[in-house]
Amino acid sequence: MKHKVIKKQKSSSRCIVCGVNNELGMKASFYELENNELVAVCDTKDWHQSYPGRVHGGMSAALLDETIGRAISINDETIWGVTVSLDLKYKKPVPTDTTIKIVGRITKENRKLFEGSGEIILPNGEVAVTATGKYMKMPVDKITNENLDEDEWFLDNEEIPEYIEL
Ligand SMILES: CCCCC/C=C\C/C=C\C/C=C\C/C=C\CCCC(=O)SCCNC(=O)CCNC(=O)[C@H](O)C(C)(C)COP(=O)(O)OP(=O)(O)OC[C@H]1O[C@@H](n2cnc3c(N)ncnc32)[C@H](O)[C@@H]1OP(=O)(O)O
Repeated sequence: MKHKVIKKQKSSSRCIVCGVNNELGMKASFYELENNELVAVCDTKDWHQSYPGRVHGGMSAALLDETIGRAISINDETIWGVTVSLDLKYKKPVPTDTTIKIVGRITKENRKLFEGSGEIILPNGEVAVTATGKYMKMPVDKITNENLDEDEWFLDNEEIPEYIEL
């Protein structure tokens, strides 16, 4: 099904998942959809492997963690979270050298915590990994000493797709 993209989220400089200057990272781009879900798109690389040809389960976990964690900011960019728990089910191998999509959504939220779910979708539409996560809301200046400035957190110049097929 085709989903309209409402907005692209900002990227970071050095994050292992979204850091545009992290040469070994996943370089994932995050798009907010009209249905309040967040989709990450990334190309898995040979150096993301565990067994040859297969993406490391920890990389899949990182992708799902960040996609669910970022979904909270769809409605409020000022909310940041740290992961308190993450539960994963690895159903099919995620191949290297492949474009994958990661979908995340918020399922529960209160003043202190939020919870969400997500999945990694392979090019043929199959769900490879599912996750649920719980996060504690925290002001960004309590998470890191870095400043939220243009060097660390910015919108890149990549073209934004009008629709994403899921
Ligand atoms: C400035 C530049 C930045 C630019 C950005 C750059 C890169 C970022 C890229 C993208 C960012 C965007 C979004 C990403 C979102 C997520 C992605 C990844 C996030 C991570 O990769 S992040 C790393 C892993 N993660 C941690 O590093 C957490 C380590 N951990 C701790 O830091 C503490 O553990 C903490 C603070 C969580 C709690 O510590 P604490 O001392 O405050 O906790 P305390 O025990 O006092 O609990 C207080 C109240 O929370 C309740 N509570 C606690 N835990 C609970 C649980 N599990 N379930 C249910 N309730 C729970 C208690 O029951 C109590 O409730 P009550 O007050 O009602 O009694």
